[in-house]
Amino acid sequence: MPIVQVEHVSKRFLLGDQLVQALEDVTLSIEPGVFLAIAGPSGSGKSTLLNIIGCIDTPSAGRVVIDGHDVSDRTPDQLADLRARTIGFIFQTFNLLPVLSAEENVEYPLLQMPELSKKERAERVRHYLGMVGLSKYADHRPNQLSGGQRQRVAIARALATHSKIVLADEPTANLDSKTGSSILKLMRDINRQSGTTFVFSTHDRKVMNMADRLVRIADGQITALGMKAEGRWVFVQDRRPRDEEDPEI
Ligand SMILES: Nc1ncnc2c1ncn2[C@@H]1O[C@H](COP(=O)(O)OP(=O)(O)OP(=O)(O)O)[C@@H](O)[C@H]1O
Repeated sequence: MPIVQVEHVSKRFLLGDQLVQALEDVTLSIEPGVFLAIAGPSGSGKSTLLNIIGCIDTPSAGRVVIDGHDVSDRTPDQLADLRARTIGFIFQTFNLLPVLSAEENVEYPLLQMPELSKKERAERVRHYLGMVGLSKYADHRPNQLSGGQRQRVAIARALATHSKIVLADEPTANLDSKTGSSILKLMRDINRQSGTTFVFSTHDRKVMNMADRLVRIADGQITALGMKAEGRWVFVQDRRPRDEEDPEI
């Protein structure tokens, strides 16, 4: 069963008296355990799609099923609960709380889980900070960490709740290309080891090439779905213009 099903989803925003069609009839199934990139130019609808999958925003039309739950008819409280237990978020601006240390940032979402004891929380924090290679930096606050280290804290925070899906909106956009590649590699290693589903947006070709599934989006519509087989991309539903540069990705 897919972990995410997006069925005929459209999203319209009213901007002043102008209607903006951010997504138009998007249908997509995401299988558990994939490492999937959503790629497209600025304004194509990547963030809107991630926000809808992450139940941060709701579609104007269509249906979204997350981990078997149809989220269309959920109350805001029910959505918040589903989000907290199923989905981890990573943002391009890291979104760490500046007054908290690295370990306190990772612990923060766990405070919403009353079933966890203080000891269990501490064990999880230690485990995930270790996984991202930051055990020695547990006491550092975000302004005492580099951009790459901050993003590692954000990855640990997204995983600590035992999320089934991690959604990352342009996770490498504020990092230099070497640090960005190492963050992507870390995410991919965790994906391989733990089977956590990763869905991330990017417009960087190097980053999209690290994925094993690719959703191409333009003007709010899916133009191609790619799957990597033996190191090469195989595309279905390919409606990209023939003259698009570098058509193999
Ligand atoms: N809250 C909003 N109100 C009005 N219009 C919006 C809103 N959010 C997004 N849009 C519009 O919807 C379209 C898609 O935006 P979206 O942020 O999803 O694109 P994107 O592919 O993530 O772009 P970028 O790569 O620049 O972040 C754009 O035209 C944008 O201006």
